[in-house]
Amino acid sequence: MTTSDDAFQDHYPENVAQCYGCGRLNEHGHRIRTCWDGDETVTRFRPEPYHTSVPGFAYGGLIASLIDCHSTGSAAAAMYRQAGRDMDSQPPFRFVTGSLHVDFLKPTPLECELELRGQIKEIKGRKVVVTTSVLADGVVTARGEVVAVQMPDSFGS
Ligand SMILES: CCCCCCCC(=O)SCCNC(=O)CCNC(=O)[C@H](O)C(C)(C)COP(=O)(O)OP(=O)(O)OC[C@H]1O[C@@H](n2cnc3c(N)ncnc32)[C@H](O)[C@@H]1OP(=O)(O)O
Repeated sequence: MTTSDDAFQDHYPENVAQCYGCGRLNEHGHRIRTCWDGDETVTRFRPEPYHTSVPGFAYGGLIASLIDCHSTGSAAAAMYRQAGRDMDSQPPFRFVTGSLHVDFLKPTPLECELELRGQIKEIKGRKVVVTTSVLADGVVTARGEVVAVQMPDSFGS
């Protein structure tokens, strides 16, 4: 049963909950948590001092990985929503990244909570396209677009 305090990632099956960006079981990872806010999806994340690029600013790879996992989580949630299903119902929708595009618009400050806001641009078959903005103190510093694809049973083989 999904409650309003749940994050999408709380419902990932254990066998896919180790992801560096979003796996709740990865103690070394970002462990992001994403929720609906109306038709948008929201993740809040506070960078650590070791996420530095230029002193005072966040590393671009961090920003990209936040956009990546925020967007794949949003894709899964959108698919459940479209199907009218609870996120812990079976069989699970699991999405991996087919494509990740990021535009870095401004330096992203390190010492502030970041807000990622996602919009579902397209759902087509096994594919969901998500656009995600990164905001620092309300200013958009990066924008990304992710093509998320439902993980095939043959993944990795
Ligand atoms: C599950 C919880 C973990 C969370 C994951 C977090 C994010 C990650 O880091 S995932 C790891 C990084 N990603 C990967 O390793 C993925 C590696 N790639 C693959 O496995 C495959 O190429 C995969 C699954 C993306 C697509 O392959 P396949 O399932 O054969 O897709 P396919 O049937 O060809 O295409 C489906 C749709 O997706 C589109 N698509 C597939 N790949 C891409 C791509 N690279 N760029 C744009 N569109 C793509 C296709 O055009 C097609 O769209 P349409 O229906 O409009 O024609």
